[in-house]
Amino acid sequence: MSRRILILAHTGRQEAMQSALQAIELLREAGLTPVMMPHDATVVHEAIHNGVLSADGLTVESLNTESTLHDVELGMVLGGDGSVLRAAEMVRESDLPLMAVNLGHVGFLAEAEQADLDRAVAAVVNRDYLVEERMAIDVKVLVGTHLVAHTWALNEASVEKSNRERMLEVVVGVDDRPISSFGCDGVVMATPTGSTAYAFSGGGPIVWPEVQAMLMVPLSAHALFARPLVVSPESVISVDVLQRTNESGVLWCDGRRTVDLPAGARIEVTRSTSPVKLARVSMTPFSERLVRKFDLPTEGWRGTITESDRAAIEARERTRRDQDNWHQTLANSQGIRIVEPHHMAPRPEVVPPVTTPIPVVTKADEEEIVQVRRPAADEHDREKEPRDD
Ligand SMILES: NC(=O)c1ccc[n+]([C@@H]2O[C@H](COP(=O)([O-])OP(=O)(O)OC[C@H]3O[C@@H](n4cnc5c(N)ncnc54)[C@H](O)[C@@H]3O)[C@@H](O)[C@H]2O)c1
Ligand SMILES: Nc1ncnc2c1ncn2[C@@H]1O[C@H](COP(=O)(O)OP(=O)(O)OP(=O)(O)O)[C@@H](O)[C@H]1O
Repeated sequence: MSRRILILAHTGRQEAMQSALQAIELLREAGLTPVMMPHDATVVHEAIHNGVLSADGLTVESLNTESTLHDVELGMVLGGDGSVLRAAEMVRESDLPLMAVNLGHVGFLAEAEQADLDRAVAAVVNRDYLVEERMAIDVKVLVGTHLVAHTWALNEASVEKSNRERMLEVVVGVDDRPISSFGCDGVVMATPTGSTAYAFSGGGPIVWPEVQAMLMVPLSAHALFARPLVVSPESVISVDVLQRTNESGVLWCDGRRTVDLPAGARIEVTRSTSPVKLARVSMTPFSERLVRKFDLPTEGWRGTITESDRAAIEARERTRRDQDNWHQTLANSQGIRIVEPHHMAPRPEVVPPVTTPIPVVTKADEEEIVQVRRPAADEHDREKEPRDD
């Protein structure tokens, strides 16, 4: 039986689809069978047909009609972190390992960059990869004693306020003991994988992937004690949405799976029994990935590193200096400050939410409103007159 590889490409990105075609070709040449989700295959077919992608055609097996997830050996993801989270959701019912090639912005979960696509495919063909297990969490929503939702997450479960103008009142707990209650924008319950994502933005610690732990990070808590917590993977962590302000909340898992939380809802998080499997080609330490992806300064390090490591660090520092200089030149020349280095490229399929403009009230409008509200002089006198009844 031929070895099957599932190709999961970001179909909103031309580059990702073109790389998917390249990977498919290389796999076929090596005698492997590429498989695609029917929807993804249709999009790629249409893009070829419309001349958006350059290829003679697309020869892949269709998942669920010609093969199932259980017939597939590995999933290759061509996209950014969002694509990995999407792929993990799609293959959740199986224990298929995923190997990601970064065609997104950050690509923290990716194993290879676009330039290494050939090498990544060769590693798949030669079975030259290791499978790393990433802890996932099991997420339950209870209203009273009724289980209203049951889901999971690779990065995090975030309990957030639904009304932007109100705080969410919560009490957080560990192992059926209350820890603290406060008003906040939300609470993030994350895995070590998610520690570099939303939890990181909330001031949580970075946890190395091989550590087994769960994090609880309050977001903008109006409280003197609102420190991030790191708890045992055997614990049950919980957030109760308090009824005292009658504010509802919303639960998001990996920014993909969501459920509304009425006041009084309880969210319980435990370690999942099914981890997510990520296939790794290079054994680059997590420290190095962290430094590279977050572009951390490491000048002055005197530890034991090889000459090639040192050359790579120096090259990275040179690039950073060039970029800094370039940003400075741009900033000086145009009087602007660059604030979003990772998201300068426009994102496909992102439609800004519809907003209603806030009416601007001018001084003249205000005076007019006061005039309308002020009772006319005779009305005022009439109000003062004693009433017959
Ligand atoms: N304020 C925040 O930081 C914030 C807010 C909402 C969601 N998120 C994150 O976005 C994730 C969904 O990702 P998406 O790509 O679909 O949405 P997206 O396109 O809005 O991207 C969110 C950002 O988070 C990064 N990211 C995702 N997982 C990561 C990880 N494990 N380590 C480091 N960075 C990571 C992505 O690279 C991207 O830059 C959620 O799981 C959540 O962690 C972050
Ligand atoms: N094939 C697809 N079809 C539709 N949407 C997709 C597809 N693949 C990914 N997405 C969605 O597109 C969004 C952006 O995904 P992508 O993987 O490019 O992440 P990114 O945010 O651009 O990169 P990074 O996460 O590395 O910064 C995510 O919400 C993801 O779920």
